[in-house]
Amino acid sequence: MTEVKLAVLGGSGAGKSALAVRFLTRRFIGEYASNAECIYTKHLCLDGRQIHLEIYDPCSQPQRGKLCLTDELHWADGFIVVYDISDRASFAFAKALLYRIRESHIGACKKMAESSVFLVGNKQDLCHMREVGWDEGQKLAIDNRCQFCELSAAEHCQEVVAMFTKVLRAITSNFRVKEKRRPSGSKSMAKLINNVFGKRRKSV
Ligand SMILES: Nc1nc2c(ncn2[C@@H]2O[C@H](COP(=O)(O)OP(=O)(O)OP(=O)(O)O)[C@@H](O)[C@H]2O)c(=O)[nH]1
Repeated sequence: MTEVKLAVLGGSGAGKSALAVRFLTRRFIGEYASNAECIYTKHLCLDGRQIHLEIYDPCSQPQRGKLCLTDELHWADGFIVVYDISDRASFAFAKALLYRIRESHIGACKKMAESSVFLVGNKQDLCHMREVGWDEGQKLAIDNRCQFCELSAAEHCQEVVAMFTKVLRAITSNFRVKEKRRPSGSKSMAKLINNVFGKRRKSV
């Protein structure tokens, strides 16, 4: 069983919970409690490999008053950074998040770290209220060497599943590279740090 930890980050109301729940249940639920962070867990099979997935969905970052991501950056194997295409402030927040993630990966194998970060422009169904162009999202992704797509958690079930699947594939293929490099039995610092943090868990 491979353990994968994925953090879904983004500004308040960007659609983090909607995306996670859409992937896990294939359903879109209109409203979610936004005052609590949680970790969803799910077992799934990807390319014949059994995966125990944990998805971290934080409460709204701005309410914390600062961009303090130290725990998340250590905990996660990969990141989905979400913004709302109809909200420019959420795009600026996504930009700051990507910068923090990139900063934290300095020293790690660059190519491996980059492939497990996905920038997502959510709420594509609201394109009549668009404040952030597709090309701006694409450019931000290129600048940060991460994957990019626009979609709608509300309307695009297949696209959401495909996006999560791509991130999971990138993460598991990074694991395979790391397994080859690292002597067996050694534990990563991230795993050790993870044992210290107790986050609320939900099974879906
Ligand atoms: N039109 C539209 N609304 C969406 C979409 N995704 C999410 N929403 C709505 O946007 C609002 C915020 O969605 P959440 O999933 O709670 O966003 P969040 O990023 O988890 O929000 P916080 O927990 O407050 O940080 C809710 O009213 C959702 O129904 C989408 O693709 N299209």
